[in-house]
Amino acid sequence: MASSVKPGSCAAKGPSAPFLHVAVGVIVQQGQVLLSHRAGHQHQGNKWEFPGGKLEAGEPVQSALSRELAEELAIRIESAEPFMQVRHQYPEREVLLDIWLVKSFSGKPRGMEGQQVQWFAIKDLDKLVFPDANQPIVQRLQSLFI
Ligand SMILES: Nc1nc2c([nH]c(=O)n2[C@@H]2O[C@H](COP(=O)(O)OP(=O)(O)OP(=O)(O)O)[C@@H](O)[C@H]2O)c(=O)[nH]1
Ligand SMILES: [Mg+2]
Repeated sequence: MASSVKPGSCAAKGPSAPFLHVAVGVIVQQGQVLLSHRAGHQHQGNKWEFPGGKLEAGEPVQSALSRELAEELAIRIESAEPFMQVRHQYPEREVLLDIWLVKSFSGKPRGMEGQQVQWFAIKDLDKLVFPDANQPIVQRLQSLFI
């Protein structure tokens, strides 16, 4: 069967290798970035992540970004711009991280799903444990903001 996977769809590459398009928010303020801690039972659990989540079928990426940050952090994005995309193959799934720089937002971020949420200095990010896919994001942030 021909496999054509469009970003934004949740089409499966095969029964054991789902493809996920994920909207991710990099929220930077005064040399710091806001991270959430992934729960142990989640994929890539017990690691720090940039808040975000999977696109729903047919959902534009910016809508997904706004929805996920509202659901996870109770904030409302006022301005965001595309930052980078990272495609990464985990053994059990493939992800396309669609990463946006969130330049302004309203509300005070808090962990709406019980997760720990914390600001970290960008210069210290390489000391934290992230999902493997996040390495290029950390490198780019450190090259731009330190
Ligand atoms: N949010 C987020 N997901 C990431 C990052 N890096 C990374 O590999 N992922 C992967 O992207 C996938 C989807 O993210 P997610 O678990 O946040 O999705 P979601 O909010 O819709 O979660 P849900 O399934 O509990 O509703 C996961 O496989 C996760 O491991 C990251 O920095 N932030
Ligand atoms: Mg999420």
